[in-house]
Amino acid sequence: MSVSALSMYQSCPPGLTSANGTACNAATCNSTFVAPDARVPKPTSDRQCSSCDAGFGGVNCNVCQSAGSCQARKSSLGLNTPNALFGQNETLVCHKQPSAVHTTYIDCNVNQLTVNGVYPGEMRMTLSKTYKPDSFSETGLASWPQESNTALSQVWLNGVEQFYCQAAGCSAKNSSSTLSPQGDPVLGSSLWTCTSLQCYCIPGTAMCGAGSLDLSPVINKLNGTLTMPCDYVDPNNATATSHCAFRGELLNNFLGEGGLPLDNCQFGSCITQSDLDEFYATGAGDGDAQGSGSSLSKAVIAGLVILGVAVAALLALLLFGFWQQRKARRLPKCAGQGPVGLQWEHLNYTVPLKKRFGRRNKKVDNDDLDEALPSSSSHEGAVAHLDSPALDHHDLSVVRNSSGSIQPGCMVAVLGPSGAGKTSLVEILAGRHKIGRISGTIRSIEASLAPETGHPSRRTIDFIDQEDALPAFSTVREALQMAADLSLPDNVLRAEKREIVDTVIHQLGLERVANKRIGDASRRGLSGGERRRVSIGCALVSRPRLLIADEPLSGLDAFSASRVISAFRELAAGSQLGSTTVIVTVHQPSSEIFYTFDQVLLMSQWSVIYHGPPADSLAWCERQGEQCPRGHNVADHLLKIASHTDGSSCNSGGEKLHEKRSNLSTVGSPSGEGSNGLPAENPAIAAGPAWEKTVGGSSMSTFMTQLTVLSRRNFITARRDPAGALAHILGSAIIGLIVGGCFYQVSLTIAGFQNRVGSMYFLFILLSFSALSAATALTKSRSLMMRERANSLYGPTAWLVSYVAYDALLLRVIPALLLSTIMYWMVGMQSRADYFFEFILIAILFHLAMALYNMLLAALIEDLSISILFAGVFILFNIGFGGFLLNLNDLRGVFRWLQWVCPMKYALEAVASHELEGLQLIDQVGGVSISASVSVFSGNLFAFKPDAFYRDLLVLALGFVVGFFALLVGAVGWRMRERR
Ligand SMILES: Nc1ncnc2c1ncn2[C@@H]1O[C@H](COP(=O)(O)OP(=O)(O)OP(=O)(O)O)[C@@H](O)[C@H]1O
Repeated sequence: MSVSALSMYQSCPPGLTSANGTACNAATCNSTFVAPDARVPKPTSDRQCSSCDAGFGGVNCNVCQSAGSCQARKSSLGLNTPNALFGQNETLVCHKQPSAVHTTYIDCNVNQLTVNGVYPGEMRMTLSKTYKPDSFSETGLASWPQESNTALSQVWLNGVEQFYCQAAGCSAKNSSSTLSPQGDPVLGSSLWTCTSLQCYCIPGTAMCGAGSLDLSPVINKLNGTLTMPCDYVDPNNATATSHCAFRGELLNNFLGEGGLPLDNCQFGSCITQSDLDEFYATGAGDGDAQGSGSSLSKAVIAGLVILGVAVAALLALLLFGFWQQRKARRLPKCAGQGPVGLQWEHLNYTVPLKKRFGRRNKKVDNDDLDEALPSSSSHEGAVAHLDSPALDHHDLSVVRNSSGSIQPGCMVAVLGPSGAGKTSLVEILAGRHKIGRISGTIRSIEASLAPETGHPSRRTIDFIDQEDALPAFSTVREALQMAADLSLPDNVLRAEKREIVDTVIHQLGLERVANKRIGDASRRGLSGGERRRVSIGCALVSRPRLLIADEPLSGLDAFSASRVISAFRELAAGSQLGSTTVIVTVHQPSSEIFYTFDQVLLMSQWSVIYHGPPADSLAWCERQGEQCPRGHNVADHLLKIASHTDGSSCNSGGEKLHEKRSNLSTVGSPSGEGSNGLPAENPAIAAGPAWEKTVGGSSMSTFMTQLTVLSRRNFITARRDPAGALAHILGSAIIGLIVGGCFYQVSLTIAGFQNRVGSMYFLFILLSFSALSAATALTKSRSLMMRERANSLYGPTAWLVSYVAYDALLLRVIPALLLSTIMYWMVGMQSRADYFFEFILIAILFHLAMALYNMLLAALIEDLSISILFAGVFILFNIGFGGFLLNLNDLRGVFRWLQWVCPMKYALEAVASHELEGLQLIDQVGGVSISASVSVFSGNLFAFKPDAFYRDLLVLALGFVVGFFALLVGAVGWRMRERR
């Protein structure tokens, strides 16, 4: 007798015997009570047993048929006689469900279109599942050296065994999903899962060599995990049959995710009534109660872990923020900080007129200047030490060798004709980032030595720009309140801030428009003059130690202008927060306004030609031989002189004028100063190592305050201008319905497969295009952010976090959620809750990744048209390398690598791994019915890995979303700062 190839077939299991030199390969017509040696083989000429033992059925007669058949058989065999071995009360019953209390036998019809087509005839599979061995002494059932938790199976074609399999390490769990077609009573199923599957193809049989297709290479290689789901049968229906499946990894690759589908299954096992009662009472037996809780999929766990880490990080950030805010609110108020004056020496500013190839337009900061330009050295000497600050014919000198000083608490006007260099000078003094080259030194002059409290109580400098940049959707009061919240320290109470805002509104005469929206060029709100006053108000509420205002009076009527000047005067005079040094550039001040200033600084053609009190200016005019006619506005006369000295007059008498300038620039030091312009009376001089850094330093408010204020403003904007959010949300719902309609309920044909794949592809392309709005939205908010950041109202991180949170929630998460949900159900994707939620998660992550990429572009590139161009190229790259258009397996060299930086590849692979899983196509090709598993060819078609969902999710979340966000933080910090 030949020995079986599988260890569990050494001694024949019930229903099998050895005949004709084969090992356990012959079916018997005996019941499970007959020992292997006594079994009679079915004649090979018969397709099936002409008669099984009474009460038993199936290919090899080991499936009991009715409740009493086991006991009847036992009695007929005389096993019921009371003796030492058999208990009197042990009645055997037939358990007709797939769950194994001891060993259960199953007999099914194999129903697989392709297999049945290739091997015509009656194909059946017999299976036995053993939870624990039967005890012969209790039941009289034949025993064999079977092991607990094992499974055996045989496949029969026309009554001839073709191949058989064994598996060990089996466990069972109940499941609510069934294999039966819809409409059948749903009773759930028993899922039997085993490890170490082994199969053996019997040589010479139709399936293993003798037929048209030899399956031996496949069958002999079957290994790994075996899963056998079987539906429970309706206990009220004696003739009911059910469905099962035989699934293994290799088998599924060959036949599709459904494995070998089995129908018309009957189950039967003889067990004692007491075992059955115990089984139903305790759920013992094959462990139907075991593992009834479904485990979470890896992807859900991964998503939860990522979400958990993100939420924990966010919470930690928030907690730290709250703690910092609380600490800042409790700090004692520091009242001792007085105004800050300025002293500057040999200040030069040049801008390149032409970009020089291969030479960076390096900005020389004051660190360099201090090293290269000791304050005692002459201007010419200094130039020689600097990184080419010297003028060449490509440079335009905008500020020339300017020196001067402004005492703390003074109110100074910078006068001069248009183009004289006023803006450039005050911007440099205010520490704004300039694109040209600056040389010279700037020092701050402290009015008093403030007691060291460890924290600043007032911001050093505030700068009012020549052009207004205000939040269009905020009201005047909201804008001022926001400026107060951000520019005053957290330890100033909210009520105090409100009081300051009210005072400023009153000072600037803005009561009438206090609750009016500011508006912008496309949505008119305030008039130009009103907007100007709001800009001034935003600076006034912060009560800085030095206020520099560039053309604050332009566009104002005389009355409004004098109101603004009075407000500046009040600021300079001081409040309980201390007084302020005010520097203002003005074009044509009225006489009244002119004399309000403590000092006037007159500029002509990029140099300061007069610096002194307004009252001394008349005498100075006389000294220049340009006496001011009686009744004339002195300011106008000064401007006339300044205008004469530039342009043509300069050309005609350049030498003389230069001499004049040299003399004039030291004229008129304010009282208390020495002739060198330095303060005479021991004020502290803080030598600023880098002026820009000193004055453009950190914000006064804490990160949490900045975040709250900015988020509130975003929320107000979204409420008052809902068009953007509505367009995204409604748009995605409508597009979802249209696309869902086009791909409605895809079928399982080849065309349906094309549509299923197409719908996924379409979804991600739609999301890519929808993410373009991230670039335009960021570009729109760019100028206001850069202006406010330059004024140190907040840091780039607070702005970015509030901006991304607003954009992500309203414009990415909700639309992606809507679009993918509508499409998922309309297209008819897998109706599994875990797959649905994972699909949505991938859609949201992809949308976020694309949006962050577009924001990154907009942050790096100021020109929107260029950002959109690059965004479009990236979409094209995604479409190409996503995996549906180009076959990624066929790409060569470096192009093959590109797929790893393509977010759409990961998104498509992740959703396809679920949506194509177990998909069995049934169609007609040239009149021939075909049935094919998508998994057989999807790997070749798309180069997608079927089990890559977990990896794809992590790459999308951590690589692209977190990665792009990190790059965006860097890009905003580096690129979204003002440079003039
Ligand atoms: N970055 C720059 N590139 C080219 N030219 C510049 C640059 N900055 C300033 N200038 C030039 O320097 C000169 C002085 O400019 P600035 O804006 O300082 O003058 P202004 O006195 O403030 O004029 P206005 O009163 O008209 O505002 C102008 O001719 C201006 O065109």
